[in-house]
Amino acid sequence: MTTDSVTILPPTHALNGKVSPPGSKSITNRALLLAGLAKGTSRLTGALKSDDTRYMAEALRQMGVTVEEPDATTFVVTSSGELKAPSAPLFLGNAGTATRFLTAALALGQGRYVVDGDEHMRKRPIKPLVEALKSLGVTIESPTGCPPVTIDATGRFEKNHVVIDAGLSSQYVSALQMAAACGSEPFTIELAGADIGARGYIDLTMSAMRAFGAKVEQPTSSSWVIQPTGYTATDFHIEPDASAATYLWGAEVLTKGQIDIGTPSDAFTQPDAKAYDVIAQFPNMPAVIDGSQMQDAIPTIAVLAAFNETPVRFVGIENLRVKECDRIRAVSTGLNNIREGLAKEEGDDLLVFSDPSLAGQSLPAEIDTFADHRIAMSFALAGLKIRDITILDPACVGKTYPGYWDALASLGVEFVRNDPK
Ligand SMILES: O=C(O)C1=C[C@@H](OP(=O)(O)O)[C@@H](O)[C@H](O)C1
Ligand SMILES: C=C(OP(=O)(O)O)C(=O)O
Repeated sequence: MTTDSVTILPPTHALNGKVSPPGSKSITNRALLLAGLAKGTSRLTGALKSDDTRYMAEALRQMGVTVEEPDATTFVVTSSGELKAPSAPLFLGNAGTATRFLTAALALGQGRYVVDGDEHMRKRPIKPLVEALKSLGVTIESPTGCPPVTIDATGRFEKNHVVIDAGLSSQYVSALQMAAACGSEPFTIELAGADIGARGYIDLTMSAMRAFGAKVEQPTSSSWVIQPTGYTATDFHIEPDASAATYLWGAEVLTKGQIDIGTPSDAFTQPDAKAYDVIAQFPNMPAVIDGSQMQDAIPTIAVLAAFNETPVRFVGIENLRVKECDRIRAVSTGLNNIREGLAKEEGDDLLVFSDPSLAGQSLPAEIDTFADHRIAMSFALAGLKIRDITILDPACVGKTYPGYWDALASLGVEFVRNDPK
């Protein structure tokens, strides 16, 4: 969709049908990196093809890895096992996974690597990871504490133990874990500071690493030991994206429909699948929802909360402020734009003052998506119940779910595409 904005026409029927969410972004970007670090050919099926995974694939190509795309959901990765220093900076858009994962992996490369992103990524913190790598003797700089990051790698870490504060992003731990298997001795990662939100992403990392032949253990709740096995090329199937599934679960409960997404909620291994249990309680979702272990699902649930029978307070969501945009601010701005007083920020909590009578009203609102796919996709749900909701920059869904608007259309949702002014 290349239009500037899209106005959703609330369907007059329940949304029924079959829609499969695309492959998991988190797992695809882990698998692409691990395949790039493994000598030989790996076939990744069920993969996501979107902005975030294209940036990762393109970066690997720039470093001498062959990445073929025989069909819409497959990557075939052939690598020497080394990521050669590229002749130009690696541009990773706003892909947090690609940016953080590559930063650590390239610290074990040879030569100069520059990891950079777009203006949004250049505001997302990477300093704790850069400091951790510095403590391992790596020559690495990120003058702003955000990308760009310049790494002058010598192929080794000088120490076999690192302490990392992952309060801002669990991706720092995942990045160090995946890199560490390419080191020359057993390596220990120890957590400092606040606990990590979304520990489930660390589990995803460990299971992807094991699939590519690595040995990683978690001796305590805050430490991991990785053996220097390197990676073995393998064929790997990627499950559908649980965060993408949350919009379909949301559309189902809001319209009292039945959407078959092809995967039972308990078959996902990604943390956001936990959102199903909360969404299934709609319109009686709990008064307090802890978002720490399902962060990317919070915009979805927060928009649903506007139609809940009773208000909802979201807690444990402070690092939503450092995602693609400040999501606490973006969600409260969007909801208040629909109806003043619908949401409120209290410190880092988000309060949504539910109002089931919103459904069926015409409340013209232009939703600023702040270039954030999840803001666009979750506010589209409000448009299923309220007339005249317009989503600005609808193409931003391409970060993780390029087929989103087509998926809604396939369920019978109609849109007015507003031409660029
Ligand atoms: O490891 C991952 O795949 C991810 C971890 C989470 O980020 P943080 O660790 O920065 O919270 C999540 O929000 C992101 O979409 C994907
Ligand atoms: C936070 C997200 O992405 P990332 O950190 O991978 O850019 C997301 O997809 O919601």
